[in-house]
This record gives sequence, structure tokens and C-alpha cells, in this order.
Amino acid sequence: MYNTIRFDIHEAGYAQMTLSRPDQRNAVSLEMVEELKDALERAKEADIKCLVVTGEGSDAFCSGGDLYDFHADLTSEDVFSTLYKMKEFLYDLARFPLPTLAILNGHALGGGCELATACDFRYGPEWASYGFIQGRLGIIPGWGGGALLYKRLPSLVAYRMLVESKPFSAAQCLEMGWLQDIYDQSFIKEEMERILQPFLSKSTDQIKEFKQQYIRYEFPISLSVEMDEEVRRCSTLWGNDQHKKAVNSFLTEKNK
Ligand SMILES: CC[C@@H](C(=O)O)C(=O)SCCNC(=O)CCNC(=O)[C@H](O)C(C)(C)COP(=O)(O)OP(=O)(O)OC[C@H]1O[C@@H](n2cnc3c(N)ncnc32)[C@H](O)[C@@H]1OP(=O)(O)O
Repeated sequence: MYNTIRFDIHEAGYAQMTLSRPDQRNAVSLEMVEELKDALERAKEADIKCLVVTGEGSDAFCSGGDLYDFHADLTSEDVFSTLYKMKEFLYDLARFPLPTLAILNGHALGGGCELATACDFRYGPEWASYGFIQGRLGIIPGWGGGALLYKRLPSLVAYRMLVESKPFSAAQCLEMGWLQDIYDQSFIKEEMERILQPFLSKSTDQIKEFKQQYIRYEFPISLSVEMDEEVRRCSTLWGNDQHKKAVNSFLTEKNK
């Protein structure tokens, strides 16, 4: 049914969205944004206790926005409307009525970290690295994921991750609180059971109450305004020379 993702409802009581462009390191294309939105609506209707977001392949969970679709030469108006679609998805994901878990199958970079941050909890393998690298590309996060990061982590820790703009190791991410746990990919079935057990062992009514309380406490509707502001500020930075050079050099290198 979808070209860029898979969506499954597991009998154990959870839904799973899998980014499925492993050859592009699961970069988020514009088609993927639409498919993610559609799948999220389906997950809202499903009889489940939690939602898992993961990626296909053994390299990357997500390499951020597809640099062909979100290229640097867009006008700031065009870029705003392009980035905004993913902001809407991340906001809806953050306020999803049930717990959401990012089971990272590999590296998360740029928008890949934003997507993971929109989930309530993150679990990653020891070997992978995780970084809000947008600062090295002359921009800031453009999907509202920076605003979400400030909600997930103590503000100075979030600020550090954003301003250093580098990939951090799994151990560092665990210490900073961005990862909730490191898991062993060679025992993925057992590890998934372990990670999901606290969620699946509760009644649906309980699990909804836990999440609703968290949303009331941490994610008021005003969060959307903060995320919009981030998209707007990122759009303003989009056309700068550093960003153009960074994106063009990535695309040129890959097309050699
Ligand atoms: C635009 C939104 C913005 C935001 O709001 O946050 C961002 O997300 S900015 C961040 C954009 N992301 C990046 O700059 C990361 C780019 N990718 C990488 O650094 C690397 O690919 C990797 C993730 C570290 C993986 O490295 P490796 O395993 O060595 O794979 P390759 O680099 O050889 O890539 C394989 C293949 O995938 C294509 N690819 C990778 N990332 C993207 C991307 N973001 N957009 C489009 N395509 C991507 C890459 O071009 C290769 O294709 P082929 O050469 O055709 O095999």
C-alpha cells in the first residue's frame, strides 16, 4: 500500500511504522511524509497499546530529510511549506494518544534525530551515532524537532546537542538522557519483547491515561507555535552559502 514505509499492526498489541528506503539510508522524501501522515491516522484508529517507529536496513534509522527533495535552492517561502508538512507530522506524533517508541536500527542524523525525538522513548544499538548535525550545514532543525528536544531533555543538554551539531555515541546519548536504553541487535526479538513489556502489560485504559497525563504536562497545544517558529527561522537560514555548499557538495559527491 505504501512505497516508502511499511505499516503493520502486531497481534501482541502494537503498531509499527518502518521507514523503508534503506538504499537512501531511510531519508525522508516528500512522498514519505504523506505516507507517514496516513499511517499515523491509521494507527490512531487501531486497537493497540503503543506505536513503534523504526527503519529498514542495517545502516541507518534515518539520514534526515531527502536532500534531493529538500534541496538548498528553494526560496524561503517554498522551503517553509515543504518543511512544515513534516512539522505537522512530528507534532501529531508527539501528541499521539498512546506511548511511542523509536527503535533505532542504526544512525540517526539531522531530521532523523528530530523524528526520533518526536517519539516518547528512544532505544538504539551501541555502534550507531546520533546527531542533530543541522548546525554543521548552516541551518537549524527545520521540522520543529529542536523545540521537541527542549521538552525531552534538560535545556542545557538540549542546547549542547544542538549547538555542538555532532554525532554522539550511544553511550553519550544514554548519559544525556536522549536514549532510554542501548539494545543488542543480535537478539532483536528478545530485545523488542523486553522493551515493549512495560507497555503491553498494562490495560489500554491505563496506558492512555499515562500518555494523556504526559501530554497535559509537557505538550500543550502552544508547543505547535514554538515548532512553527523553528520552521520559520530555519527557512530564513535555508538559502545561506554554507547550507548551499554543504548540500551541493553532498549531492555532487554522490552523483560522481
Ligand atoms: C532537510 C531537513 C533537515 C532538517 O530539518 O533537519 C535535515 O535533515 S538536514 C540533515 C540531512 N542529512 C544529512 O546531511 C545526512 C546525509 N547522509 C549521510 O551523512 C550518510 O549518508 C550517512 C547517513 C552517515 C550514511 O552513510 P553511508 O552508510 O556511508 O551511506 P552513503 O552516504 O553512501 O549513502 C548511501 C546512499 O543514500 C543516499 N543518502 C544518504 N543520505 C541521504 C539524504 N539525506 N538524502 C538523500 N539521499 C541520501 C546517498 O546519496 C547514497 O545514495 P547513492 O550514492 O545513490 O547510493
